[in-house]
Amino acid sequence: MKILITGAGGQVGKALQALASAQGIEIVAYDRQSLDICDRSAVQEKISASAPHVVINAAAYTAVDKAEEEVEAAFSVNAKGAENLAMTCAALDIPLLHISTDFVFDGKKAGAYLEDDDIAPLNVYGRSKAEGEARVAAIAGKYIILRTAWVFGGAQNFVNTMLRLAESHRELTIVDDQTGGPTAADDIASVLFRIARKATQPGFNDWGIFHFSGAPPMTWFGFAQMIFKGRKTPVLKPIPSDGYPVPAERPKNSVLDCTKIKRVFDIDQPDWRKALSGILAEQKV
Ligand SMILES: NC(=O)C1=CN([C@@H]2O[C@H](COP(=O)(O)OP(=O)(O)OC[C@H]3O[C@@H](n4cnc5c(N)ncnc54)[C@H](OP(=O)(O)O)[C@@H]3O)[C@@H](O)[C@H]2O)C=CC1
Ligand SMILES: Cc1cn([C@H]2C[C@H](O)[C@@H](COP(=O)(O)OP(=O)(O)O[C@H]3O[C@@H](C)C(=O)[C@@H](O)[C@H]3O)O2)c(=O)[nH]c1=O
Repeated sequence: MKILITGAGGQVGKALQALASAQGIEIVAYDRQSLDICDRSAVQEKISASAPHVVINAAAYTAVDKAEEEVEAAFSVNAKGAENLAMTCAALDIPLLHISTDFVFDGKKAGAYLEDDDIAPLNVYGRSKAEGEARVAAIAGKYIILRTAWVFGGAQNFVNTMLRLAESHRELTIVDDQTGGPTAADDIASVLFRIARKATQPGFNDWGIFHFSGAPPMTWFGFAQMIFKGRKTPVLKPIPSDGYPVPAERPKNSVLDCTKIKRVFDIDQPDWRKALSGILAEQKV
């Protein structure tokens, strides 16, 4: 099986490349410099030339706060870029695995979010991802939209931010009223390859949206406590969201119900704390 990957320079993109090499999967990986997904003719050219069995879109505009000002840039990548991939994949009859986010929800639901719950994004990033989902669903034909959350395991994420801030702060204040499922990029990569294998089997017809995130649900404060477990500093202080003013509002409830992906693909929710300890051990923290 040959898989074409976009956004290869990002957290999930890098994890996909590492896992492909470990599992002996043939990939053609493009980072932003080698394939800008906003360039429709480049997308057509690269996908046609390599004729992959599956395309995985790991490219995205992910700067949540910056997106409030850079609306056009966010929509250009997350909506138009996704549309470009969907159009080419549809024309060539190639399944498209597209990644989306918990931030398409407003977080006001009492329980975990199901795939067909109404979306109502609170910020520009969430709206641009929601638009990307809509275009993929309308155009791609054979598509999987994998909604995930709170990704860590690459260069830029909450874990690295916390470790960096701990170098210069004895105390950190962390929001304790937003709950979600932290998810390791390696676990997302593994799930995407499992889906790719099943989706290319004859007769597969379970296209659609799937939720996948780590367990157990946790607040950002709880996540920070796990990052610094066993350390005396920094001292962590729980605060409400309005105690940490940022340009983009985040959903209070980001918990994704992951029973559909278990039922259809037999994929379990991984314990994110396991991946976190592995990452911290590697960094000798
Ligand atoms: N990070 C998170 O917490 C979460 C992420 N997701 C989703 O998961 C997916 C992967 O995210 P993640 O790996 O964390 O994100 P990253 O920001 O780590 O990676 C995204 C990559 O896409 C690249 N990119 C940006 N614009 C383009 C473009 N026009 N053409 C091609 N590549 C481009 C970026 O390049 P450059 O760095 O040069 O801009 C970057 O390398 C995304 O769809 C994201 O929305 C979902 C839930 C949570
Ligand atoms: C750095 C910092 C953040 N926070 C809060 C702000 C925010 O509510 C929360 C997380 O902040 P971050 O900016 O690291 O993460 P954020 O950009 O909100 O992460 C999101 O990224 C996008 C791409 C997604 O799709 C989401 O699933 C989610 O992972 O922690 C604190 O309370 N104290 C701090 O010192």
